[in-house]
Formats: sequence, structure tokens, C-alpha cells
Amino acid sequence: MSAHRRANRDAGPPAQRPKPGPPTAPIRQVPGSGEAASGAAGAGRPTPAAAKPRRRRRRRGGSRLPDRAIVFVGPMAAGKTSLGKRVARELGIPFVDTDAVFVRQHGVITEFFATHGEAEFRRLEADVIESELSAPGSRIVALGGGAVITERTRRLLQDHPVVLLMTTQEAVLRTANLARRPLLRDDPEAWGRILEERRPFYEEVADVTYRTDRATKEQLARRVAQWARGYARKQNEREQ
Ligand SMILES: Nc1ncnc2c1ncn2[C@@H]1O[C@H](COP(=O)(O)OP(=O)(O)O)[C@@H](O)[C@H]1O
Ligand SMILES: O=C(O)C1=C[C@@H](OP(=O)(O)O)[C@@H](O)[C@H](O)C1
Ligand SMILES: [Mg+2]
Repeated sequence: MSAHRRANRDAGPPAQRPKPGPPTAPIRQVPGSGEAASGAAGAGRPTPAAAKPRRRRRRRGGSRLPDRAIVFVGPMAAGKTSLGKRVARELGIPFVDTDAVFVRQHGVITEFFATHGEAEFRRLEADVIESELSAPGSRIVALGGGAVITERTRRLLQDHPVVLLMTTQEAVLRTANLARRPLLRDDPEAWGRILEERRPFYEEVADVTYRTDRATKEQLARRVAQWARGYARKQNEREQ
């Protein structure tokens, strides 16, 4: 079993194509908690304010974070955008949401779907993602939920640390703004069906999985940030 499969123990069957690159050491997934257990996530960790100066020192050292985009994937309304922003803040690095870039370039997504259809959306979405992933340097990049169905995008993700966020339909229907999501607004219950269609793709690209319905955003932001630092450490060890 590959390292990233071990990290995805609660996310379903093994990927057909193991993803190369770090992490190389096992990163256990705590069953049911959705947290990577490679570090002491949660208890005893510094407050964000206290942690800030230390993060800055680490960043100047230049070796504490992956030197490329850390990518968030997962089903609609799992928390990619909101958690991605928080993790970027926690790590002191930029955040990019590829849906927001799409909107700046092509207009509102619901309207784009209505006028041009999903296939054209996917083509342009993949262009946006390719352009964002090609930029060097540490960044968090949140994708739209359907981005992984495009093979070109999945191929690009092989070269990036990928965090999969998972949740449940019940949690999504409770919290999400469905009007902004063209695939859900007329049929919210489609969420579960769409997830099952895409699940193999999510599992193929993911290095680690977190459940966003079982912990607060604050807890998750710290845990994912910790995981990203561990990923970079292993990457550096491999390169030395
Ligand atoms: N633990 C959590 N992590 C992330 N988002 C959460 C969490 N709990 C509730 N939410 C809410 O779920 C919604 C997720 O929306 P969003 O971040 O846009 O998801 P996505 O980008 O995956 O579609 C937001 O309204 C967010 O406030
Ligand atoms: O899952 C999908 O097909 C989509 C998800 C959306 O992003 P979020 O996952 O951020 O809601 C957005 O890209 C578009 O509405 C299509
Ligand atoms: Mg989003």
C-alpha cells in the first residue's frame, strides 16, 4: 500500500495508480476523527497569535513548506474555500481559489453553466487550474468540486501535495449556500450521487483526507497546516 493510501484509510478502496512523491513515511488517519495523526494535532498547540513570529522565522529558513501549491480538492461545499483560506493564513502563504479566478475571467459560474454548458466550463476551469498550478512558491490553491473529473488536472496534481476534504450530504444541506452551485440548486440531493461518481478521482489524487463535518474550522486549519509542514520536511529529507 502506498503512503498516500495509508493516509486515506477511511476514504475507500486503494487507488489504481499510486501517486509518486512524499509523504514517504506512514501518516496515519485516525479513524472517525478525520485527522492525520503524524503530529500532536490539537492539544497543547500554540495559539495563532503566539505562533505567528515562529512561523515567520520558519518561512525565512525556506525549508518548512512545500515550494509549490498545496491543493484542496473534495465535493461541493466540503469546505475547500473556507478552510483553504484559514490554512493559508495559518501558514502565512497566499491563497487562491480557482473558482474565484474563473469568475474574474469568465463571469458568474451559475450563469456560465446556463449559457455555455458544463463541458465548456470544464475546459476553461482546467485552463485556470493549469495556470495557477504552474506558478512557483508555497501557496494554497482550492479547486472547484468537479475539477478532478478532468484528466489533465489529475495529471497535474501528481506533482502537488493534495488535501482531500470530505463531508456528508447532511452537513452540506445544513450549512451550504446551494444557490451558488448550479449542479445542486435544483436538486440538492444530487450531492451524494455526484460524490459517488467522483470518489475514485478524489482518492486517486489525494495525499491525505480530512472530514470537515467532525471538527471545527479552527481545529482543522491547525491540523492541515501541521500536515503541510510534515510533508515539506519529508520532501526535504528525500532531496538531501
Ligand atoms: N469544519 C468546517 N470546515 C470547513 N467549512 C465548514 C466547516 N463547518 C462548516 N463549514 C461551512 O461549510 C461551507 C463550506 O463552503 P465552502 O468553503 O465554499 O466549500 P467548498 O469550497 O468546498 O465548496 C461554508 O459555509 C463553511 O462555513
Ligand atoms: O462540483 C462541481 O462540479 C462544482 C463545484 C463548484 O465549486 P465548489 O466545490 O467550491 O462549490 C464550482 O466549481 C462549480 O459550481 C461546479
Ligand atoms: Mg469553493
